[in-house]
Amino acid sequence: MTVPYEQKIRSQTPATKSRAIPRISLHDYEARKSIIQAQIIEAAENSGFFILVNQASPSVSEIEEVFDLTQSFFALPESIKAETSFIRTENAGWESKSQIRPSTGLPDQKESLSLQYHRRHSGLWPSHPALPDEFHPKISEFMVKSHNLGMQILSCFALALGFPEDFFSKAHVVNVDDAQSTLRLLHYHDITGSQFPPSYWRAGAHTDYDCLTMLYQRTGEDGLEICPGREAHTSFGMGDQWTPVKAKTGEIVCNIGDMLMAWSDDRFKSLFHRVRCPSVGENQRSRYSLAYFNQANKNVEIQGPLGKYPAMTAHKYLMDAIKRNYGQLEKMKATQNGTSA
Ligand SMILES: O=C(O)CCC(=O)C(=O)O
Ligand SMILES: [Fe+2]
Repeated sequence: MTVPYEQKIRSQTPATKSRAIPRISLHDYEARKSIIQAQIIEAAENSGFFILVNQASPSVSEIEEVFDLTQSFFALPESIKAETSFIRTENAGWESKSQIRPSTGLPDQKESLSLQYHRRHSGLWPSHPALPDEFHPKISEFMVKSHNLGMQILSCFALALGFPEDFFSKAHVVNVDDAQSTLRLLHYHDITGSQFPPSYWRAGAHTDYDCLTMLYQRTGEDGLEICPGREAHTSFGMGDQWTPVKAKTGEIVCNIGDMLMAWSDDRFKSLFHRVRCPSVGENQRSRYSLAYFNQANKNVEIQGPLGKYPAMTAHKYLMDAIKRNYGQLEKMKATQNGTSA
């Protein structure tokens, strides 16, 4: 059942439903390419979320290394982290408990650092001497490996849509000025002993604005939940039952973002997802995750093969998506105050 967004926000039902999330092994990719491609396309059409396992790159030890570096960044004093504070117009830098989701109207209980590959030598990346020497080279290398894998996945979608195989690679060039792909390092604070009211989330329900998100998690640090039931990339309809996704080190949880949903004329589904605050009695220690957002370059034109939506640049797409989402927040606040927006 699809429930209007405004009602959904109010009820914040804790109901969960176990659903099978497709698990796709990338083992022996070249020899098994056509099988893997078919599995990925089917997962994007029917599920929106899927889990990649057995990828050659990035390896489990490379992922673990990046988690260690992530922990060392977030362990720095706030005054040092604030030297590269978040700049909204650039989608770059560090923020703490400041991202307010339209679905909750409350700040996410997390801190994050957003980085773009082409800015690795700029002041938008932290460079304090207290950071490990490997921070820059290892994180940059990890971004390249995530990007390359992302392009492999996007090539399956290109073929399914009738575009050339390298169509999305040409749209996602990460070492030029108008690149938008972003790695977000995430730290959900240790909340041991605290019981948050049900309206508080580590990350409130949202969809991603990019083409393809690749999420790395660590075993034992659960909390991600997904919700099927969205028919159009512009809608706020979501189902009413959430499915937890178990975290496992080395696996990559992939989800379609709104940009690819639009680019595929709504064929590939971008779903709402959220991260819950664990209750007393559960693991309430810190949770870390790494989200790599494959997002087309600003000047790329987006239009699906069926032309369901007018063509627009990836930059305008993003600006419109932000306006739509935050307009939703204003509408919700006005409804709560008994006025109409
Ligand atoms: O940390 C997670 O599990 C999810 C993060 C997420 O959905 C996001 O940053 O968009
Ligand atoms: Fe997300």
